[in-house]
Amino acid sequence: MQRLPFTKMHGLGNSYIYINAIETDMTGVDLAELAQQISNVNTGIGSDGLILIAPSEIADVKMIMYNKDGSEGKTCGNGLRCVAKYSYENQLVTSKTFAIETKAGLVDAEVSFIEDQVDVVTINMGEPLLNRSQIPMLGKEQEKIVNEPFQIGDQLLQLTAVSMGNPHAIFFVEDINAAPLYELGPIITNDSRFPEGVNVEFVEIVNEREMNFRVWERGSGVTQACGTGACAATVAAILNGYAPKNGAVTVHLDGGDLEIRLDQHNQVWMTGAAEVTATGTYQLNR
Ligand SMILES: N[C@@H](CCC[C@H](N)C(=O)O)C(=O)O
Repeated sequence: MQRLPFTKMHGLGNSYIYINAIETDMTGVDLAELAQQISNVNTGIGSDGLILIAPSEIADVKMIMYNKDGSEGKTCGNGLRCVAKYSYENQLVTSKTFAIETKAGLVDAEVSFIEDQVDVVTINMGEPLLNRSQIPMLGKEQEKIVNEPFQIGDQLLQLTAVSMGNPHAIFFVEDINAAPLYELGPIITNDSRFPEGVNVEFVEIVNEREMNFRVWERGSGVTQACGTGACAATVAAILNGYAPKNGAVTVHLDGGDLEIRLDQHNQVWMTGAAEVTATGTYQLNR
């Protein structure tokens, strides 16, 4: 029976089980299966998925992430902030700024402190991808998807799609509390127009610097927060003229706030909290 040391962490309530795969031998472990087991709140630990902090040949550390259903995600904003905090506090890195490899590419992280504890983490999430083929979404490859009619059953919505290394379908609504999250989230996430599935976000504009946000995540369902989703929603708001191109926007998620900024080099910056919930050992059932 293998015992896996773990740390449970969350970014605004979006929780993952983190395994330090630099120090723990994960050879032969079926990660998709482990993600499903460990995420189960009754028979596992309970989380939105699994994240490994692994050695990298091109960055300081590598993040490998799996959703609750065992599907692999290419990146994860809340996960990146937690990986950064864990890496710094466990001396996997020694500098306050360092690079993290993801399946969607490299990102730069910076940790900030209150006394000697990491308080918030800022990540340069890179450039948003807007062409249909980059989302990916079926249709004319080079076209952007901005406020495009999107029929789903008998409802006609207006879609803006953005990839932050993973796909996001953003729908602006008048009232976030009336958004059809549970009704349409599970349908749109598997819609065949998105060949790799999609994360589904409903967004209410409060003013040009603030928005309310709820998400149905691909592979995990409703979560308290989605970092890449908050970045994608900010870009979508700029594309639709709801937010200015410069300066920071505060995104209010169910689990708390993120500050998102698009800079003049078209890079999206995300700043927010990362917290440790528990540490322990997980008994691997194989
Ligand atoms: N919670 C995330 C995104 C996790 C991956 C996503 N469900 C996908 O499959 O693309 C975040 O904070 O960005």
